[in-house]
Amino acid sequence: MDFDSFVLAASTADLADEPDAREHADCIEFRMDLAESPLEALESYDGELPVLATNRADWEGGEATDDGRRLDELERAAERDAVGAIDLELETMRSGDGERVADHAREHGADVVVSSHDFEGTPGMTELQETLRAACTYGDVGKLAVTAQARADVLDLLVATRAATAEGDRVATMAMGEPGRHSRAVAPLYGSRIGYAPVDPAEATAPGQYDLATLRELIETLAGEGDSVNTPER
Ligand SMILES: O=C1C[C@@](O)(C(=O)O)C[C@@H](O)[C@@H]1O
Repeated sequence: MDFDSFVLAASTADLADEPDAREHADCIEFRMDLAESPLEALESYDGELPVLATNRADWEGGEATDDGRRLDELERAAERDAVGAIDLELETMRSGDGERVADHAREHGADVVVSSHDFEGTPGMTELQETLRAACTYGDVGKLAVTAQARADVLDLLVATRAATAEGDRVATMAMGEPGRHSRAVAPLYGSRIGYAPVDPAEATAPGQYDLATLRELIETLAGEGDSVNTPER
């Protein structure tokens, strides 16, 4: 998947949503942990959008309870041509369990997004930067989702996003929760490479998400005509 410029991912547990996502999304984030038979669904997938496969562990906000099984499933998923990238948690990489999955994915031409989530709050600047840096050492993109308790929590996240991007790291950032909602539209202007939005707002995969069409429009409006959202130096 090409993460050199911004990628808008339509998050879903149902790949049958793809035709509805096509107009606004660049890829489908398939939340395998929320799906009934994820590997079968991938096998019969014939959509146009590439898939970013996520099989989120219950200890990181997802619903997959068996770590061995979910990583095996991710490995199988990465073998499919339609899968352009997989998501692995920073903790999974740090524990050593994720390495074989990441290697296998890359052998099959899939990129690796290494992600970290804070469901309680927004860490201070040093920790934000350290987490992003660590995620980028393992992943083609280092992703950090924090929770904003107040709107101003987003400020540090934006600074960290811009700093990482200026250093040449590819990062994706967002602040979950209502006070952090605007980060989803603004962070791409400071270098964030991936945005997540549900096709159907009733099926949000994280607190504070905009629906897909709204997020696309907000980002394009803010970036302005002829501008790329990934030119944070502007
Ligand atoms: O990690 C992320 C980011 C996310 O949590 C968000 O806040 O948009 C949504 C998840 O589906 C995705 O896997």
